[in-house]
Amino acid sequence: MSLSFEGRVVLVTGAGGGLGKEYALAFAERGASVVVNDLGADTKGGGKSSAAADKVVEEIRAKGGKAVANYDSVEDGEKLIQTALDAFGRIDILVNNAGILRDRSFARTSDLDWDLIQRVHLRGSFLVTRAAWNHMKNQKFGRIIMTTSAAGIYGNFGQANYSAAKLGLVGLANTLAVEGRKYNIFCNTIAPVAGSRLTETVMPPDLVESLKPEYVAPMVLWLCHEQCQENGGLFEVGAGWIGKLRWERSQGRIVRQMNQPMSPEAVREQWDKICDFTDATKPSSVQESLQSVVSVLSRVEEEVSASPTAAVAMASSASGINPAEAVGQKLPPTTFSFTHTQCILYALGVGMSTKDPEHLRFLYEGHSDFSCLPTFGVIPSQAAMMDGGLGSIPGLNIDFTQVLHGEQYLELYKPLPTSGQLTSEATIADVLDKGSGAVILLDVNTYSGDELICYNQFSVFVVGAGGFGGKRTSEKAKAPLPPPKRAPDAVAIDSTTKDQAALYRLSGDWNPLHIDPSFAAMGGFKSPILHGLCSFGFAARHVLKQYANNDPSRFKAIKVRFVKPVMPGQSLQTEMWKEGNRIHIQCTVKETDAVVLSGAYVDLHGASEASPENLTKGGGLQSELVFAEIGRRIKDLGAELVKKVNAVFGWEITKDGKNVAQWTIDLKNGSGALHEGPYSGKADVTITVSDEDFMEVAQGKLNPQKAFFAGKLKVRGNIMLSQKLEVILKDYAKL
Ligand SMILES: CCCCCCC[C@@H](O)CC(=O)SCCNC(=O)CCNC(=O)[C@H](O)C(C)(C)COP(=O)(O)OP(=O)(O)OC[C@H]1O[C@@H](n2cnc3c(N)ncnc32)[C@H](O)[C@@H]1OP(=O)(O)O
Repeated sequence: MSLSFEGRVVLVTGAGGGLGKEYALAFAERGASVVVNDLGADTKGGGKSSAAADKVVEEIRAKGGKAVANYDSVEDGEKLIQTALDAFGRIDILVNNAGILRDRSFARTSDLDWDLIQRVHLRGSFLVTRAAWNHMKNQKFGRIIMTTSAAGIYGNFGQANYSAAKLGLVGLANTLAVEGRKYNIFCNTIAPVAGSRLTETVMPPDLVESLKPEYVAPMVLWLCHEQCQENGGLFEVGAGWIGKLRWERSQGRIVRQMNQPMSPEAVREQWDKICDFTDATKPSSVQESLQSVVSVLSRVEEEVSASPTAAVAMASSASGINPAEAVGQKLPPTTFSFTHTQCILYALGVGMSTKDPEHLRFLYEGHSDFSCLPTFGVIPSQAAMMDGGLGSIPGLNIDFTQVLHGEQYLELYKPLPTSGQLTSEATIADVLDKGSGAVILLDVNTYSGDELICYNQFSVFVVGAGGFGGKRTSEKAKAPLPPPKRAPDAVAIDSTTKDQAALYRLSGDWNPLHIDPSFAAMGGFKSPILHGLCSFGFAARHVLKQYANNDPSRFKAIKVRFVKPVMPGQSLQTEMWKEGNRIHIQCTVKETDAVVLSGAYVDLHGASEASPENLTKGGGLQSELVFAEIGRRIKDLGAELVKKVNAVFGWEITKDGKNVAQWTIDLKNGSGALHEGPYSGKADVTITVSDEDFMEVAQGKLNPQKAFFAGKLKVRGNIMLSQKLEVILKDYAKL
């Protein structure tokens, strides 16, 4: 379908020749009624004649088109619009095209040169457009073209007056686009490159010849058609080519230093980064432009009193203060009050769901075993940084967009309460220079009253803040540990959701890096990334489920290194290796195969340390663990393994370092028993399995304990235990 302008009334200013004439003819040819405005002045604005406009009108009419002439100056905007209303009853499209030149080198530009150009181009376009505006608004349709120039966009020798006016038109158009949008008034700007009366002064004749106006007009017609939804665009157009322009902004740099006036030296320090267009953003509105700046500002402001991300600060070489001076500094203590709401919100944040009935104990405060996930222990502790005073550390300078969570260690001394008030005391344990970044180690002890509940070590990686000449390692750092060199013993997979970070942040880490696209872009990310502590929570609960039956009292400690960011919506795969009470873990993003958590491990409390209450509870918790473990070990040993098991299991139960009871498993009867008093002797049990069932167990298809209780593992008589298996089982019995 060709684009028709039937029924549309168009006003083209400066339509007596060149581009304006071309537009007028093209619109008329496609059915528009055209007001051909031309003052009949020369290129410098001198003289006045009706001849030019009349000739174009005649040409249009000769072809059967509708046109009237107008000879007023664009400074009489109302008169131009009135001509359209008188002749055709409305105004739909306005092409601000009229213009003159008064080229002078800047030093020689007179007041008149300046004023005349501003009046015709900028003020003229303003006046004509204003006169048309309410008509367009009332009819809920309008298309406006502003004509700028490469001279305005890029600057051009001898055209200071013209450049200023032309770029002024871009600004005018941008705001009209914003104000007009809801009335279906669209305003776009073109920078035509065409051979015309104006360009022939600055271009060689053969080039002028090849830049025909008919190569520009189709673009103007398209922008003015009702089908075109472009609004606020800026285009260069000429010689049959059209390109769109937009703003680009470097990621920029925060150069402000804490508790100090911003200094020109700090600007100098960051100059290369400020001007670096790698991963530049393209803001297209004031809102987009301000969004990231406001985020940054609020981060800086909040940091001074208490920043959400808090944390961290990088060594400021500009300040001249050695970051090592901050080591040992204590932050002001913080208090964290919470109820079951925070525990549940956190559990949801790390992906727990009622889809898994075993998660209910962490999601429902009315559950008989309602508990707090052990990794919730990071939450009261992070408040130490968020509400605390890292901002008060002298000589530290922050670029929040570069702050990443590097590593985390958490150790619980007690199962976490599900409500209460905890106090945290944080100390800057060390500041390390890793070359590509600075690492800040924060030790945080969290207390309930006088009782130490947990210890956290936050390791914060400030990208780009290294190279200050500090030490690289610290004996205070809790080291990550590599997993054993064998296939993992167990694997769990879980999907995070697109809103995982949006949910997790409600637990108190409000860092915009996890929600605000422009902030994330400033940090060098394509989109907001997941909180490190969220993936950490996922991995920890995988271990808790796999090896501790979701019993939070079995959790002792966790260490994790964050090696690559995770994007909300990606799936996390946790590989687990059991080495005694230590479960080594590694997490990869399933979609990309990238390792995201490395050197990680969870330490569990052994069965002997479990409380008698837990051991008796359910009559089979420990036996389930044992059976599951036997199954796994058998599987490891291979298919040719002896098929006979004569096992003895016994656990010491200690309290205050003393044996108080023993726990035995009777495999024969499939029951467990708690015996009061010190551990002594051993319980002999015998179990025999059928070949088929054994293979099922060996292949991991059958859970031995469930099979046993279901009567699938039959007792046949006494069978000798293979030596290798005995060692394993004894080893296990020591746990
Ligand atoms: C709640 C309060 C907490 C406050 C702060 C956190 C606020 C949160 O909102 C922020 C977040 O959650 S961010 C999300 C989670 N974190 C991440 O995604 C970071 C992922 N890691 C990386 O990108 C890189 O490892 C990266 C960029 C960290 C390092 O990569 P590279 O620069 O390429 O480093 P590389 O060349 O591999 O190694 C150089 C030296 O640095 C050590 N190192 C590497 N990764 C580390 C890490 N993650 N943590 C600590 N040290 C790390 C290396 O070992 C090496 O040192 P050395 O040679 O001495 O061994």
